[in-house]
Amino acid sequence: MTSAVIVCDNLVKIYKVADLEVVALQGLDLEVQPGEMLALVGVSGSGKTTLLNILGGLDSPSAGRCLVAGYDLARLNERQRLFYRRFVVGHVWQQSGRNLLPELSLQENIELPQLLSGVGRRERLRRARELLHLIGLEAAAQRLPAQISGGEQQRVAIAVALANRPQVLLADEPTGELDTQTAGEILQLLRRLNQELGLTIVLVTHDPALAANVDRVIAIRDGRTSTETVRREAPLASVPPHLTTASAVIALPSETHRESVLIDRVGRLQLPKEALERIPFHGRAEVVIASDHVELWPVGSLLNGKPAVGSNGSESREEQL
Ligand SMILES: Nc1ncnc2c1ncn2[C@@H]1O[C@H](COP(=O)(O)OP(=O)(O)OP(=O)(O)O)[C@@H](O)[C@H]1O
Repeated sequence: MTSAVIVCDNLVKIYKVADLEVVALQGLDLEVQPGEMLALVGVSGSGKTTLLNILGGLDSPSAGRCLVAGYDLARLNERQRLFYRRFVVGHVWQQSGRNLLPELSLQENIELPQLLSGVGRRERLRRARELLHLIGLEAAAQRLPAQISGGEQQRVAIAVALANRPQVLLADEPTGELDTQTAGEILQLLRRLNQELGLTIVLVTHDPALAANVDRVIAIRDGRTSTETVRREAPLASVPPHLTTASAVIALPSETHRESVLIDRVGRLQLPKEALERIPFHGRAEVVIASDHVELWPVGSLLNGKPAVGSNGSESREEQL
């Protein structure tokens, strides 16, 4: 039994548009541990929002498995899905207009998810005040969303998402429309919620500052998880040049972050884009399996299992002897 709060196993999502099929996720694997703060990065169209929508119960997988806090998202009936969306996950969107109702005060916005869940007035008020305090906006409780700044609106959106005490917070580009300083404040708030409440947070971002401050960054390429970057426990004084980070999406410094390529259960991996650009594989590779590592070489570059030409272009030792 895994202790992970999120498990995606060979997850597939196919959208059907008229006669066309768009494969948005093609066999994606992912595990997230309770209390982790994780960022999903990837170029436009790689499938990040699709994954977040499935995790949020807004969309269903076409195939594969997706478990969140023990809920099998491919098998929920309508009632269970509603419960899941109300109590198990919270969602924050990039556009504050999607998070908050403009005609309700900040306090009423935070009360609304509880009202829809049948929570009594006293408890709703108590929880709203608690959350307003947590986000530092107690004094603005009676204002309308239009009367506060974009950063403050995002803070309220986080409070709304947390109103029913979800186990997992999902955030799609939460700092996308904010300036650098305000984005930093949202990042600090998310970090605090993660550390103080033990909240599991999964966010989609293009913001390198945000990605640099989470526990783990997963790059999605063509609907599959391709690379994973984790923060090093202790910064290294110097990192060998051949270990420089290969992330094509958000280049986090190798002094503070360590990147790895993900290998799925059947051994498939996606090489980083840099490797494909630098080395002419042309779709195939020769594999050398050593006792403690595996090497991939372009077809034709090995002679008797050894490189025919050294990495600096010189002939190999065996050739020269
Ligand atoms: N409702 C939909 N109907 C049809 N195709 C869709 C739908 N939603 C997404 N797609 C397609 O699925 C693929 C993945 O889209 P998705 O929005 O998940 O990517 P993304 O990585 O979040 O992109 P972005 O960074 O631009 O938001 C794209 O090819 C997209 O066009």
